[in-house]
Amino acid sequence: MIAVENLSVVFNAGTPLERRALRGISLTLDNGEFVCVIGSNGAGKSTLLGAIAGDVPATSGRILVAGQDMTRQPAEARARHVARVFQDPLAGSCGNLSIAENLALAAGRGSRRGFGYALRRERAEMLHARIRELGLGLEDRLDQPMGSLSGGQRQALSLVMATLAPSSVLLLDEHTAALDPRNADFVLDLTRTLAARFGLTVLMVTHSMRQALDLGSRTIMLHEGRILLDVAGEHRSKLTVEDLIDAFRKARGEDLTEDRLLTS
Ligand SMILES: Nc1ncnc2c1ncn2[C@@H]1O[C@H](COP(=O)(O)OP(=O)(O)OP(=O)(O)O)[C@@H](O)[C@H]1O
Repeated sequence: MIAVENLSVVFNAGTPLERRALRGISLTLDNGEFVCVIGSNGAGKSTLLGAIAGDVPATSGRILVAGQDMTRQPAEARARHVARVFQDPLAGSCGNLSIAENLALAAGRGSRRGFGYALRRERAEMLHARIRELGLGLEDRLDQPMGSLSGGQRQALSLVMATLAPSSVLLLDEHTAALDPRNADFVLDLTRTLAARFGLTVLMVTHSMRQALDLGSRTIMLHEGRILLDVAGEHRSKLTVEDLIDAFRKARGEDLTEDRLLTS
């Protein structure tokens, strides 16, 4: 379970550039819950994920992961609990290392055991099987550099890597947004499959309202650093994209045609 309690993040506090990105967010994710997060540009979605991962310091409030207060812990200390896939396919892996080496590092994420352990035979066989399952033929290219893969292949591998070692929460920050529609669908299907297979707790940021209603079991809408909407169960199943647009328009009270939330 992860809990965010009254979390606020202020950038450049006390300067003319001060920006209150999160304004007292409280949120609990039960184990195995798959939550989609939508919101306007600058709503605070990436900041929320960054704060949970430890990349963005909390100004006030608390972040509890698996019962432990992680608010002041650096990102490295949270690595065992928090896995993350970014929008940029290049961000989650090392292009100069081979696919096998990237996988080995990911499998040992958050553990004190070294590279040698991670590359041991049975582990290598498990990794091989996980890659074969993707159906992309990458199991025959394990010695090639990660940088030689396409964006879609790399993002699919990033997702597999994020789910190799057990974690308390998987953070997905618009992880299909940089892909073409076919690759985006492939990675989304993979997301669904891996989440169901391993009972993952997922917090997924998306700009697609359709995805936000179709994927997972709960939808949260952020606006100007606050939670505007938090729906699950029957209420969510009856919601339409138009309902979300209405909620969003009411919050903004202005013309939204330029916002990426409405144009994607
Ligand atoms: N490192 C930073 N320094 C200063 N301000 C920041 C920083 N990161 C984010 N912000 C500001 O905080 C607010 C929230 O940004 P954030 O990136 O979390 O929004 P978002 O909902 O992910 O937006 P988008 O959908 O446009 O990516 C924005 O006003 C942004 O400009």
